[in-house]
Amino acid sequence: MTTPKPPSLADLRGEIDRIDAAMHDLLMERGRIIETLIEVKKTAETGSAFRPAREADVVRRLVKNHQGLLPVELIVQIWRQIISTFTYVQSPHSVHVVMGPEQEDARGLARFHFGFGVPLVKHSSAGSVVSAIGRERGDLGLIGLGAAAEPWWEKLGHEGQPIGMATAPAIARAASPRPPQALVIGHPSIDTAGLDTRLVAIRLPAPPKVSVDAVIAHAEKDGKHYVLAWGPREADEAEIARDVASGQTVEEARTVGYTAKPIAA
Ligand SMILES: C=C(O[C@@H]1C=C(C(=O)O)C=C[C@H]1O)C(=O)O
Repeated sequence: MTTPKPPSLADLRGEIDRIDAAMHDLLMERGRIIETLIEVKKTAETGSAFRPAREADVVRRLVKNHQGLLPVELIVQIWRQIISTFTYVQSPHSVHVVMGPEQEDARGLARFHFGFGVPLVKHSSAGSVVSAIGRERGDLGLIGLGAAAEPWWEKLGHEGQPIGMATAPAIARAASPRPPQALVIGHPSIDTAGLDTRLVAIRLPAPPKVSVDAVIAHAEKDGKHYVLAWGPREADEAEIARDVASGQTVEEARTVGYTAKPIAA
């Protein structure tokens, strides 16, 4: 009996070529579906093709099925690139980002989340990004979370103003969910049905308990304390604020958007 000969390098490269061609064919086929979807979806009515709940579902399913030596972050990165570019071709738009010496990671995060097919517009403050999205209803904004110089999220959710609709990165690899690094904001006419998490702007007379998982951004201004918090969509604002306030009176708690819970791999 002869032992089977191991495949040659040329054989293996032939297999890789076959797979690459099949992947390319499938991407082109996805593109043809999008061409038909443009007509069905009537994007022109809202001015944006961005559907954050659908995007989160697509990525969550891929992460769930992923196996093998390829890091799952790469799968997320590839699909974020594909999805963002297919969103862009349906309805061209820009992503407004705060970029300065203190936000050196902002460009990398924006490219990880939106890919390279979407133009970035640089801003020097979060307030300026919020104003830009209020004017340009098809555009999206990306603003860093955590300790903030100003409570920019207080501007969200008012008549005609943007709301939160996603967080970035889409995947947080950690044992417990880490706070997301940035919030994606968009025009309130964009469909946010199906997003499972509520974003709440909270105003307090004294410092909040910032260590709780519900706090994703916080700032102090003129002696008042401001928090951007998140919790289950089915919970009301007061319930989400209660965790953060740790016993003090909540002066205001207002819903300023929704998001999908980041995927924890
Ligand atoms: C294709 C769609 O449009 C956009 C692109 C998506 C994609 O490429 O999978 C998903 C959601 C939308 O942001 C859609 O609405 O299904």
